[in-house]
Amino acid sequence: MNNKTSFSLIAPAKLNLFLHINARREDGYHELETLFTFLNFGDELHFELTTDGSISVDGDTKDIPLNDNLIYKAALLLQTHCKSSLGVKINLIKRLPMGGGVGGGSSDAASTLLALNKLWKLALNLETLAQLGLKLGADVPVFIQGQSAIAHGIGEKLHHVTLEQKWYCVVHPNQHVSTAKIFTHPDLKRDTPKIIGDWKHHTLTNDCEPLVKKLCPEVEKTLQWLLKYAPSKMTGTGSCCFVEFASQVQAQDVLENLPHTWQGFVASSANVSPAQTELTAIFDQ
Ligand SMILES: C[C@@](CO)(OP(=O)(O)O)[C@H](O)COP(=O)(O)OP(=O)(O)OC[C@H]1O[C@@H](n2ccc(N)nc2=O)[C@H](O)[C@@H]1O
Ligand SMILES: Nc1ncnc2c1ncn2[C@@H]1O[C@H](COP(=O)(O)OP(=O)(O)O)[C@@H](O)[C@H]1O
Repeated sequence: MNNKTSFSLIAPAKLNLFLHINARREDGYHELETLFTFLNFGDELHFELTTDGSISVDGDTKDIPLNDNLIYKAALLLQTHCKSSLGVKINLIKRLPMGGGVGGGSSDAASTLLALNKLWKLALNLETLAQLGLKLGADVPVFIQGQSAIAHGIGEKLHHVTLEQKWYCVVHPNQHVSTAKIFTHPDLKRDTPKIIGDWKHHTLTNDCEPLVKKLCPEVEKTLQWLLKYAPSKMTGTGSCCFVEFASQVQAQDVLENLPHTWQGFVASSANVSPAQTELTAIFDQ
């Protein structure tokens, strides 16, 4: 049994390689089909056990009130669910743009649940953690399950897939896009038919892209600029856009030529979430 009382864990980014919206449900949530892959790049969280039950979050969290911070919400949810008397000091190094469609907040929440399950020796299985995570956001379960997947339902029904490893240059056009704003907009395309048969034989798009391009000309500019290098796509509800390559050198070349007004990063994809890989290395080896 590993008795670690402090350790660091990545909260990786995700990309939606396609995102189809099939319908709007009565409760306002949308039925969708989306392909998730993980990236070897993300936020970094440091956890330190406290025995007095206190939960604190420090570091790059100044813009987010504590009670709204998904890291704090995840820790509190787990502590309450398990009636644990233990606490934790969490420090965040933020690398993922907020409201960028790379899932930073959801990934922070998922890595917190995964880490505290170990730190507090709760021994909950991934299914239970994913169910808890869903209370925090539709994207949290995929980060808990930690395998590239096609998601159905509101994003919580996962069908694991194995993808070829690729390199991505991800560009943030310095715009914050609110997921809620896109999903409540009357012009959002919500009627893409469900995929029948093998998804690889279908035209795969991001249904949020036309609306976000209209609302946010900088996103349109970014997608156009990236087209010089490869077919460009937006992830999630934006605002980050990406291009895919077989090699790191090609992705790095795009990053080096990026206009100074935008930020970006290069990362390879991973079929298993780097959070799961790190957690196994810390606790099971
Ligand atoms: C659509 C995706 C694709 O990955 O967008 P990004 O947020 O990553 O850009 C996600 O599933 C988002 O997941 P997440 O960001 O966890 O969503 P939530 O916090 O649960 O919901 C944010 C807002 O989006 C709406 N929402 C979310 C998911 C969904 N299937 N249908 C929705 O209508 C909700 O009504 C809510 O107002
Ligand atoms: N730890 C966190 N990191 C990022 N965003 C957070 C966090 N906690 C709460 N949020 C809120 O969640 C919103 C969406 O965040 P994020 O997951 O980064 O975007 P997206 O879902 O577009 O990838 C942010 O605008 C912020 O208000």
